[in-house]
Amino acid sequence: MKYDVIVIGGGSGGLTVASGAARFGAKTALIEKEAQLGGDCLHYGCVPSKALIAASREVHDARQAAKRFGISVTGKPDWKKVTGSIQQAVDTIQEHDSHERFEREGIDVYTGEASFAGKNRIDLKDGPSLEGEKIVIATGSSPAILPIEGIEQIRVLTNESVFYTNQFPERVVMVGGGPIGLEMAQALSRLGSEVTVLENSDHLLIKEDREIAARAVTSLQKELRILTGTRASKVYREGNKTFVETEGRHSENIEADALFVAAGRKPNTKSLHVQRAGLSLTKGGAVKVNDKLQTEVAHIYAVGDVNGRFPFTHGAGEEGKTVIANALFGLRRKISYDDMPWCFYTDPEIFHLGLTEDEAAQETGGDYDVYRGSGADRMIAEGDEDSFVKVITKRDGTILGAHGLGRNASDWMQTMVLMKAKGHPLKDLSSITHPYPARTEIVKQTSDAWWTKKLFQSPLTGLSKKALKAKRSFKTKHS
Ligand SMILES: Cc1cc2nc3c(=O)[nH]c(=O)nc-3n(C[C@H](O)[C@H](O)[C@H](O)COP(=O)(O)OP(=O)(O)OC[C@H]3O[C@@H](n4cnc5c(N)ncnc54)[C@H](O)[C@@H]3O)c2cc1C
Ligand SMILES: NC(=O)c1ccc[n+]([C@@H]2O[C@H](COP(=O)([O-])OP(=O)(O)OC[C@H]3O[C@@H](n4cnc5c(N)ncnc54)[C@H](O)[C@@H]3O)[C@@H](O)[C@H]2O)c1
Repeated sequence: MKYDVIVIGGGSGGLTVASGAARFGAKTALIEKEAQLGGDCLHYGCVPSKALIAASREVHDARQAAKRFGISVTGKPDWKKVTGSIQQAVDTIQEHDSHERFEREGIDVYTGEASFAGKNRIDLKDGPSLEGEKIVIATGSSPAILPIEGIEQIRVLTNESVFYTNQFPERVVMVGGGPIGLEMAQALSRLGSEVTVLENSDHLLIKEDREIAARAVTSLQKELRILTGTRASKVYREGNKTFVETEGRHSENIEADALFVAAGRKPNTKSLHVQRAGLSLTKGGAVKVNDKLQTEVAHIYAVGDVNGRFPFTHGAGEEGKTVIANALFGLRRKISYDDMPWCFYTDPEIFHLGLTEDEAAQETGGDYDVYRGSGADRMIAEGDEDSFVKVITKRDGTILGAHGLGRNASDWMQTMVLMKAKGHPLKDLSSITHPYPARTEIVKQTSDAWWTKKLFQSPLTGLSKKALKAKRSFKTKHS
């Protein structure tokens, strides 16, 4: 069969490309090795993790509320019910990502593992061979499993198994303090697991603004035991007990019944045989692409986790749109991640957009301003007092970066994406009415800080102060 476009991988990136290409009239094939479409995000990533986080937050809130209001809450949550709520969320969204939906859009959907047989030819394992004028690789990534001595002696969990396991892990050593590690460690801990997080680096959240990271870590440490500068070196058994030995800053023997590996990702390129199409991979195994998301072979593109650039679902989606423009219409559109936020769904949530203060300092040579917001009335009323906003601007108020911390920060910080992407200076937000006491008030407060700073620096303010002082002393003398 001959196609205008062949898409390999039916996850966030691949589905965007396939759907867009078919809607623009391209004869499109979509190949997915699993029985169901949706990829990591739907089955092993965003959706099940957010459902688990939601369940754990409800349990946590119930306990906190009980403590505050003098009610007693006892017992452990029923893990079967928790995984049931995860499955329900996945199943509901699966309907939207069904084979039928994409077939209705005119796409030929194939189930099977794809590999390159040449620059324009894709073979399906135990299936047909397809020819494509344009080929898009969207095969995602998988958890990197570490060579820890004795690892076979312990139950190993990853994002691929945790949401579907029948047995609740009572004592977990989490290897990796990245977004997966922290989101999952907090959720499991809130559901009653005893969790220790091991992080190889000396600091957590190293890509975040330092001030935000420090505040987030302080909050998370209230609930979690986190050992930085520490790795798992060995797993061993003593009688019927299993221990994880650690090395680095903390040498400990931690009794555990599961080792959760969240130590980074490896792009899914092993079975693709990309060399048969003349492509090479980066050291980390990602498919090399340029800013137009083209590989070394101009008609082959790569989007999503497999190119190792911006490993988020919305990143894969935006890359997919860029590829549709370039592959179908011959445009030379370059992808830019400057206005793409990311969020980590710990409690408090972390929102990240654009430059951190350190990056801004380097980029501007120190010629920047910082505005902060905290203590909005609604957050105080709801006991969410960790909430914090930090905006970094050029001297004229152009937004370079915006960072937020707090419950639901992924929602109430979104205005900043519009402001930055459309080039509005921070002060513009101040002239828009925010309903009191919506949580977005904290963002408005931050923009009000721009005016406060300008007013205090203004020569008019100085003159006004002097004039009022003179008036007051004149009145005192003559009264
Ligand atoms: C626990 C966890 C939580 C996450 N939470 C978030 C979040 O909250 N927000 C966010 O933005 N991102 C989140 N992510 C990241 C997000 O899931 C990924 O960035 C996103 O899924 C990448 O999309 P993709 O299309 O590149 O790959 P995928 O969605 O993984 O799709 C790739 C598809 O290709 C298929 N495939 C692989 N090889 C072949 C082959 N040879 N032939 C045929 N098919 C093949 C796979 O089966 C898979 O279905 C999370 C990830 C994890 C692991
Ligand atoms: N909310 C979200 O958007 C969200 C949530 C989860 C995951 N994700 C995506 O998934 C990707 C992968 O997440 P991740 O957390 O697996 O990877 P990551 O690479 O971001 O973090 C892995 C962490 O493990 C540490 N580590 C590596 N080897 C170690 C070892 N031997 N011992 C102890 N620590 C070790 C690393 O220093 C790092 O901090 C992220 O980049 C992100 O894009 C997104």
